[in-house]
Amino acid sequence: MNQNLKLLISESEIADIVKQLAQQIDKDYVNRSPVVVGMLKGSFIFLADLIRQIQTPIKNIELFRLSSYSNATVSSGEVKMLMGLSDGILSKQDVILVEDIVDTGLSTSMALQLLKAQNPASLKLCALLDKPARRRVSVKIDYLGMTIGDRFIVGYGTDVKEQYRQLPAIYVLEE
Ligand SMILES: O=P(O)(O)OC[C@H]1O[C@H](OP(=O)(O)OP(=O)(O)O)[C@H](O)[C@@H]1O
Ligand code: HPA
Ligand SMILES: [Mg+2]
Repeated sequence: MNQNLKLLISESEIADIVKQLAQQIDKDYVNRSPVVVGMLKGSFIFLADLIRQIQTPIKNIELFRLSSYSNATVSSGEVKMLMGLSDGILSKQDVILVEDIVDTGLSTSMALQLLKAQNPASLKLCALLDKPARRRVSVKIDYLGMTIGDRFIVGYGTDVKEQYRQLPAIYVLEE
């Protein structure tokens, strides 16, 4: 397959967005110490950068993994749990879920449901990217980096067939 990558969001633009998101979070979590939950694999680079910009003391960082895009650029519609969270770890905590991208919304809404079941004191969503064109279930994004058009993107943690996660910027995949 001949795949071309076209730059969409540069490294420095990403850094600015991440800083702004961290500032918003700092403003909202004065005197609170949130638990940050990252959705693997896609959010791992964003999560690592975001937590290093957040000044508010973070109480805990948890990771879990769902998957719906096994090998495709279109959601399978079926979200699988590949790695869960320990029972009760979010109970009574101020939780921030960190996502790389909200596309159909299926992964994020399932993730939010799973986190809510642990009875957190509060639950917010921070997403680097929002692709509203393909939304199938509505998702409220409390901290949003950027809205993008109906294009499949890769880089900065996001992949196609597990490739390109290592790219430091975000690219549109043109086939
Ligand atoms: O809104 P949706 O249509 O559900 O798509 C968004 C989700 O899809 C991707 O994960 P993926 O299932 O590809 O797993 P990955 O993070 O391991 O790449 C991405 O990282 C989001 O978690
Ligand atoms: O545009 C995308 N790129 C990579 N992974 C994704 N998962 C949902 N949408 C995307
Ligand atoms: Mg993926």
